[in-house]
Amino acid sequence: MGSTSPMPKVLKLGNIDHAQAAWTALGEVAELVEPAATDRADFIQECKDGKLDGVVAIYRTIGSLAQTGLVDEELLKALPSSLRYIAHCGAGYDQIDVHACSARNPPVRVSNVPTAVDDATADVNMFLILGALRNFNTGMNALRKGQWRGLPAPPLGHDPQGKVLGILGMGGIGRNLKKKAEVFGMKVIYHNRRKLSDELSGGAQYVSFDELLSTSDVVSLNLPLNKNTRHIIGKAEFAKMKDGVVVVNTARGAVMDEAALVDALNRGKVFSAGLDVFENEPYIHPGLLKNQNVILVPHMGTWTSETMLAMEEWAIDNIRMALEVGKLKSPVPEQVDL
Ligand SMILES: O=CC(=O)O
Repeated sequence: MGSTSPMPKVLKLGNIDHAQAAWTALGEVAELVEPAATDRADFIQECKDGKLDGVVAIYRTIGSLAQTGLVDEELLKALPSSLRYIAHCGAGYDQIDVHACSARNPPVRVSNVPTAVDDATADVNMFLILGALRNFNTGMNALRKGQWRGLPAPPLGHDPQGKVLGILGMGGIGRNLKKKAEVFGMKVIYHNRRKLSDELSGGAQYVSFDELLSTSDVVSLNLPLNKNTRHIIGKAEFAKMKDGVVVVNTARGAVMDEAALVDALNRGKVFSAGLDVFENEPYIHPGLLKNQNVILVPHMGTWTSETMLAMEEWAIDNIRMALEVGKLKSPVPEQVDL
């Protein structure tokens, strides 16, 4: 009689809120398990006690940070030696130390969710650009206080038509934003680690980092957070920008020095800002809360049922492909050659 090999174990960290059908279907090829722990200390203990032994792949959400903390060296040391893949359900994977994952023997391969997030995030990005250019926050807040446009009324805003939009980070979201901004009449320039082909950039002009800072009417941050990009925009960079520049961020709060932004806003160097992300979420710098020229969105870039479903399905697809063909569908760029 032939023996049947046990199904690989897949650990779920965080919730599946939309793609239950895909998750259930994954259960036909894998044993789906969840930790009992609800905080990092207990989770590490659970791993050390061998309760998660045999786990080959992890599905994780951004919210699972509360359950396990960062996927750093300490956590990787505790995670079962059987672990080969982590499928992150998000575009930004700054919660995962990819370098430490690559250094494990054998390596832990990591995937994120590109593409599926692009439209929804670029939509919020465009909303923030328009909202910040028009300084809608002031009037909208005044209206809720029964003061119509406010006392005094806010200064007149600015039209996007003819303004230079500088996109810092021309990945999927940056490229999607470029198309949307052009519909509003903006002229798009960009800076990126590498200049893109004309086909990918859609003809947007590639400029140096400093040129982007000094010539943009609106600076949009669309780059991932990592050790090279933390506080890439700070005091010195604001000094290089045009007076009255508009700054928007849908990437990660820590790519910008928030205190320096508050200072630049208070001095009027920055006319207005549109932020979907913050340095220490959910904490918001009081200087941002106080400043009426800032439009604040509590990290809702992908907060739509269609996009959340697509993201969860994409992350689950990564696990399915890893189990079935031994390769992730969308490995993170740092590991494409691993
Ligand atoms: O912030 C959201 C994401 O990284 O997907």
